[in-house]
Amino acid sequence: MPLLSVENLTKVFESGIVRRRRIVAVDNVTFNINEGEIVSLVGESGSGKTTTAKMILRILPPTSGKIIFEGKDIWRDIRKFDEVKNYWREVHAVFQDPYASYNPFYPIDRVLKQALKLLNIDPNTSEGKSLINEALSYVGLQPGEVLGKYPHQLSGGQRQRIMIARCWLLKPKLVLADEPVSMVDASLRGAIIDLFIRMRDYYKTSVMFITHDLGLAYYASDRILVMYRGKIVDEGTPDELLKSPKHEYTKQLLESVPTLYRRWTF
Ligand SMILES: Nc1ncnc2c1ncn2[C@@H]1O[C@H](COP(=O)(O)OP(=O)(O)OP(=O)(O)O)[C@@H](O)[C@H]1O
Repeated sequence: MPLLSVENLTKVFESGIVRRRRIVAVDNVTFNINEGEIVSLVGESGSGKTTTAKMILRILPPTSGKIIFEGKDIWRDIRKFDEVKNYWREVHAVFQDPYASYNPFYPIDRVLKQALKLLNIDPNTSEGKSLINEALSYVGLQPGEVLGKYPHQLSGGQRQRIMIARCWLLKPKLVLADEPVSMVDASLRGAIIDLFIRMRDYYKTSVMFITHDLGLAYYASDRILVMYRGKIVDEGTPDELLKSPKHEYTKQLLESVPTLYRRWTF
């Protein structure tokens, strides 16, 4: 059984009172993610990637279709606050702009302490403190260099690493990473993507990268889904897509292939 099954998922946005406007943001999308698999959802801006991710995260209800996680229909079977909270421990998001994920009025320690509280571990005990230190060392940060600092006192790369440290503490079964390195310096991108790959290797975490960057998808994924105007138009391993793209849009994306290796080899 796959970890996540998305079945005929559709999201229609309607706006306007006199003249109704319908936008079919996600159009009958079906795919699976297996345990320990890294899947990238690749597409241009407006193709429906983030809308798909929000429905999987259970923050935006679908118009129709189903999302099954570990056998449960997340919009039908997960309803109580505690069940939703549990779901967010299992399915965790890392967003594009880590700055937006922090409260600017609190030191960054807070996001790590909150993760421990979700696990019912007191962050002020020696167990809590050593877990925070372990998480920071996992992402290559020295506790002394970041703890007690406010978000604006850290670099974009450090903020993103702390979000991954939070993920490491929670050890979710699925991480949804929406443009996780688009705000990070090119020299750090590979290192940050490798942290997700290591989580997959050590803990069998499944990862879904949501990106417009085929280079990232090619470098990091077991499987790539190509999304175009709300539909999945192509699917395969990176090499399958490279060798035999089916859809015209995938072919266009692949025209950037000469740069793939250069950008993601380091
Ligand atoms: N809340 C909303 N109300 C109305 N339309 C929306 C809403 N959210 C998204 N859309 C529309 O749905 C379509 C898909 O948007 P979505 O954000 O999912 O695309 P995306 O592929 O993630 O793009 P990007 O890479 O720019 O984030 C777009 O046409 C967008 O304008």
